[in-house]
Amino acid sequence: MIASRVVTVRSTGSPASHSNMSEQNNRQDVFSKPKVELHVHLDGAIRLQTILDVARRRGIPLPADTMEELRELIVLRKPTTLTEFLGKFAEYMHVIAGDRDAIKRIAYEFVEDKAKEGVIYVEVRYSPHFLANCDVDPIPWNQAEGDLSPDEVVRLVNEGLRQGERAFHVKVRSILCCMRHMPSWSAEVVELCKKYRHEGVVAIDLAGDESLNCEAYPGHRRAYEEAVRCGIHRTVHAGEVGAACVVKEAVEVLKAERVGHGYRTLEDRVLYKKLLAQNMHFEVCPISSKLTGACNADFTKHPVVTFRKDKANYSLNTDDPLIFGSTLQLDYWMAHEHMGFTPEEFKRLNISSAASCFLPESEKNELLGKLYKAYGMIRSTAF
Ligand SMILES: O=c1[nH]cnc2c1ncn2[C@@H]1O[C@H](CO)[C@@H](O)[C@H]1O
Repeated sequence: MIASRVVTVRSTGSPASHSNMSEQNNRQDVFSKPKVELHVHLDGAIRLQTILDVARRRGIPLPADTMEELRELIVLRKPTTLTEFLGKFAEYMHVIAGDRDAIKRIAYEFVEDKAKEGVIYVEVRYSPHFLANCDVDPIPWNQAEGDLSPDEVVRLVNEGLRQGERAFHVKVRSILCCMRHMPSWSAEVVELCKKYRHEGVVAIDLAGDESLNCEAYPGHRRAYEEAVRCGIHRTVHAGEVGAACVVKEAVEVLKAERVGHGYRTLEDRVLYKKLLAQNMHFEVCPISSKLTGACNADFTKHPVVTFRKDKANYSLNTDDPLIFGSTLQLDYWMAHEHMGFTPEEFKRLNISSAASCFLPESEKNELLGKLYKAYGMIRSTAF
């Protein structure tokens, strides 16, 4: 059941990070209807308590003993840079990576958290290599070599998500990430997408620091070519902090069907017009874009305001709620409070999100039908 009453929005992270205290007390769930989320990182959506529990169980020392101390360490309070933001993962990934129970647990808990946010369909992404401790070079997060491969990571996440789906009645699919700085992993990422396409993996992504290099390495390009060849769906982080040329490459070379963030597309009017005409989907993450320094901290100047004006195809997403101390309701609240988003626009963008999701057509239609019904809208059908 989706709660239909107005409830106060509680952020999991720093209470003062996004606005002043009076705003905080007035935050409400501005759109308590079923939602679709297309851009959220599993490893950026872990519960603080889970990191503490797993660290204790595994005897891994952390510089924090309590939730408050850990929050202090992990949650961003002020806008920073994408590079610095990405450094936050190093505070806790060594706790979860390489541990079978922890990986299943974060996947399961993720679904529960989404259910509480009123999400009925979510596509969650992660790098299988970042959670492994064998058959991965280099072994990430200074872990000792173990026996958990990227392939088994995908199976464990699939299991946790499936159990979560059954327990919390949320439909969940996953996207496997290539990492910008690790082109040597990408061939295996696309192979894993192919191998697990019937077990919930729907697409490939390219994440990481696009400010380091503008052009995708050949390893990524080959992986995306293989994805196209095999009918694996494609999204790419582009134009978040990288220039419009990164978006152009994502769409024209990597054949991305959706763009992760894509804010800087607006700097190339020709490209923007072309993408509008193609109905390209932009996976917008408002709070993220402020705290990574991708966008002006003044939300009234946010690119999504232009996207809305132009009736572009976009979604609203959390990206990494652990690190941003946020929830999906908080992103909606920001859009409502600081950018004037109305319930009608929220309905419209969720319908665009569902129409741009990576489910097969019949399941996509079923999802759209659920939204139309929940929003009290009549679905127009082609004659
Ligand atoms: O906003 C983002 N931009 C680019 N990369 C990101 C962002 N959020 C997370 N990741 C990267 O994606 C990896 C797999 O989930 C994360 O470990 C992080 O390095």
